[in-house]
Amino acid sequence: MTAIGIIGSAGRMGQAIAAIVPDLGATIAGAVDSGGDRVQLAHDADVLVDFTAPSALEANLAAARLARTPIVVGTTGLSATHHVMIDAAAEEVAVLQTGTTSLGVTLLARLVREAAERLGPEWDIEIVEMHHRHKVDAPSGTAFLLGEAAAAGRGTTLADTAVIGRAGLTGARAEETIGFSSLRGGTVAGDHTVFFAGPGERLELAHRAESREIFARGAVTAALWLAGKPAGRYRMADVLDL
Ligand SMILES: NC(=O)C1=CN([C@@H]2O[C@H](COP(=O)(O)OP(=O)(O)OC[C@H]3O[C@@H](n4cnc5c(N)ncnc54)[C@H](OP(=O)(O)O)[C@@H]3O)[C@@H](O)[C@H]2O)C=CC1
Ligand SMILES: O=C(O)C1=N[C@H](C(=O)O)C[C@H](O)C1
Repeated sequence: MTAIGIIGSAGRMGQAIAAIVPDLGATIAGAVDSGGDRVQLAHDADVLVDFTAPSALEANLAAARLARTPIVVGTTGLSATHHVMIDAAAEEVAVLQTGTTSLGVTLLARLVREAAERLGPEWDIEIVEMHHRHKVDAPSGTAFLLGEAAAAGRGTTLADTAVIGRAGLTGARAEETIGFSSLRGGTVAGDHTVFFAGPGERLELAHRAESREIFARGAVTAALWLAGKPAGRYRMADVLDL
């Protein structure tokens, strides 16, 4: 049986993952939060899952590298520097980084890429997301993932096109930009809509997570898939063969 080490165990996702592990035929090797011994955990586990905070990433990757234990990084709010750290770790150990572990969102990203590819630049792309009042990062990791899919469909990158929030005298919308808006409130598990606003018509591709359980189930599915994989950087689309 695959033994999963949970980093961020007392958090909302850590608790949801711990609850679902037995249902998916795995066991829990151990669990840590801030101050816990993640190197020992990495030695004890077949695979690690990290749902913590960006500031924890460096130490989490270091533990995975030391023990040569694959790691699923679900933490969001990552910067370009964090992605460089992930690339470096992936040269020595299997790392799956994803802004979402949802099957539905992973498929949505494909649809968004195709829509962006087929619709011309006169179709403006705007991404709106809503999450619970406790979420600390914005836009969500999923919004960025969907934005990257849209940008790839257009043959560009988010670095060149993203506009995050608007206020005041913004001027008219710049062509080929991809806009992001974030709403926070209540207990919303995760809603995302990608708008394609064209001349005289509008296409909306949306996903609604009804509970955190879907992310936990996806995280454990990803961990079971990643355990035993060779060094490299993987995505949720690899797990789901999408
Ligand atoms: N990819 C996906 O599908 C999903 C990703 N997420 C992301 O997962 C992350 C966690 O979300 P959520 O569970 O709601 O957040 P919570 O704030 O509920 O939990 C975060 C947990 O991480 C722990 N933690 C913080 N810093 C460290 C550290 N340096 N080392 C070890 N543990 C640490 C906290 O423990 P302590 O209190 O001791 O600091 C806490 O237990 C967020 O980035 C969120 O966006 C969430 C849902 C789905
Ligand atoms: O913090 C959350 O809760 C979630 N975070 C992820 C994100 O930033 O996209 C995934 C999911 O939407 C829930």
